[in-house]
Amino acid sequence: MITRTPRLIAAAVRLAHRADPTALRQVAVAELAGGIAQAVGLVAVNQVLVHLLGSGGTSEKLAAALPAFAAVAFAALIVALMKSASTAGTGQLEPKVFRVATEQYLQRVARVELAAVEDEEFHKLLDSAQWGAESARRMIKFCTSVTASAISLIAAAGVLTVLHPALLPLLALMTLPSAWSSLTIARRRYLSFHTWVQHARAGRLLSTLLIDAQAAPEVRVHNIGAFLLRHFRTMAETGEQEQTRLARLAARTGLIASGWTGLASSATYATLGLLLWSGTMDLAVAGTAVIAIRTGSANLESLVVQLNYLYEESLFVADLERLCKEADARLIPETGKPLPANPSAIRFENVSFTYPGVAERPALDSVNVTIPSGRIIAIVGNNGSGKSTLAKLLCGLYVPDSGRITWDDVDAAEADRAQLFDRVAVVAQDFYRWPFTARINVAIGRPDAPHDEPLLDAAAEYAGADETISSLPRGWDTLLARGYKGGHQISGGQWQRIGIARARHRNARVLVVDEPTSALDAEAEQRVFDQIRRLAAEGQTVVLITHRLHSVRHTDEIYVMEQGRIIERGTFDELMRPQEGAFRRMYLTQSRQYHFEGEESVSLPGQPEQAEQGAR
Ligand SMILES: Nc1ncnc2c1ncn2[C@@H]1O[C@H](COP(=O)(O)OP(=O)(O)OP(=O)(O)O)[C@@H](O)[C@H]1O
Repeated sequence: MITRTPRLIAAAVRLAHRADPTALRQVAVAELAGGIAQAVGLVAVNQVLVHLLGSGGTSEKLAAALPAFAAVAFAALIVALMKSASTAGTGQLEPKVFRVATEQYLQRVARVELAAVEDEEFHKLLDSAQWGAESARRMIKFCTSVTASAISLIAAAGVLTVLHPALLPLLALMTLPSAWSSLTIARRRYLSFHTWVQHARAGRLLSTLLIDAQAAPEVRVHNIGAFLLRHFRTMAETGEQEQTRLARLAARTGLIASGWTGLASSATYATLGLLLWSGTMDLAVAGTAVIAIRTGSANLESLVVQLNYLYEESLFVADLERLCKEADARLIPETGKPLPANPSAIRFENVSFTYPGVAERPALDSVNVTIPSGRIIAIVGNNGSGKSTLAKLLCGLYVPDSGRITWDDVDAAEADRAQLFDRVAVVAQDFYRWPFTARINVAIGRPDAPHDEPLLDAAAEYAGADETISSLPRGWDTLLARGYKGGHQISGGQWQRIGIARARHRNARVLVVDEPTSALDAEAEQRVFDQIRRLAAEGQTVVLITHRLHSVRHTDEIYVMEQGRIIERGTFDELMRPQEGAFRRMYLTQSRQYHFEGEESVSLPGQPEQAEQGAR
């Protein structure tokens, strides 16, 4: 701890300097001046005692001690004023340091690769590092206290050394046991926190599920409340056991330390008595020595306690620093080759990809796909076959493990990622429902562009969200977050229209739509597919991922995926022609569900009317 402390204080000072240099200077000056005043006060106390315990009449002795008395009072006044100036400065610094430390990691975490966010180890670090910002805030107070105690201690130790050199080591001896005990307890607490951090997170998750508005209907209808509570209690009880274990250990360590402190104090006072008895020290000096020992040991005790707190907090700040370092290593690169503005095609060439930490088969396995500009490409396949993964790689959210994705001749892995993100718009299956107004929910597709009303209206109309917007109590300015004042809840399908409007508003070269109509009514669904077709006619490239196979009839090419591989590709007619194709099998299975009694059975290309009937 002793070797780390200067580094810790330096880190806290650097943070504080970034947050508010003026307040930092105020605290530093106040602490230094307060410490000096305290030393002067102690020397003045010695003078008072020398005069009072010297020879002569009481009134003479009092008169002689008067200037020293005045010095004690003046020093006390300065100490009080400086303490108050330091408290004001620290209070000003603390919230600013918290903000700077929080921004420091939030800024980075928002820019790391998606793979890092999903990485279990990175998340664990994120969990514990989040405490770091609060710890950095608290460190300011402890740093101030440590500095104050250290200066006071130096003053007391200086006075003691002048009085008698043997007293200083005895003072240190008195405080060492409590230093050892505090450090041991802090270290144990920190290690326990790290071992239990995931457990505590899971416990918090259970308790938030019980009050979560989205989970509320199921919690009631399926009577999940009791189940969640039971697990919450079990987890909390395990946590309590750990706390009890720590408390027992702390009590034992504290008791051992108190024993040693008692022995050291006895030795100190015995030495003082011996010095007095042998006549080596006179009474006035012994009186000052007692005061200096008491002040010094109080300062040393406080120094140790504050250092210990500082150390404990610094472990969390160190986690925060580790997180920032780790995030820096996993940041999305900010430079790269420029991407062609209008590529003639985007190609997946033998692309393989496995999610980090997943040992089983790859999510994409030697995938070859060509997406010509201005065409609609459909990706179909069973659940878990890799469609969404392919879309995420196309958007630049992951980088292939092998193979490459090219925009004409530029490898996307080497391209300027900001440009790549700029070129794509996504309606993901699990697109985010921002707890903001309807306006922001659409405009956030281009967060830096001005919120131009006609453009927003056009995007809403495109997605069929215009009716939803006009039916909202405050139109575009309705807050789409239930549970807040003025908040409003819209249906899943209405959200989906908002999501499509957002992607439309983004107006990117490539539009990736992942199951865009799953929550839409039949008419809205038809309208979305018509709009998508119109977009392609206007030159926009569309990648359509869907399970609604009738909607891919008019796409330019269909890729069929199975277990991360492309198993078929071709136009609708080409894929329906062979008797044993996977697409044909899926299509017929789906179309049979729409077959009603008395209707002719579904037929194949070459008999278009009946096939249409079946698909409908
Ligand atoms: N973030 C992730 N981390 C780890 N594995 C994932 C992740 N996302 C998907 N997978 C796995 O990758 C495989 C492909 O998933 P993907 O979401 O691409 O399938 P999909 O074809 O889009 O499925 P669906 O039709 O159900 O949407 C699955 O085995 C899935 O479990």
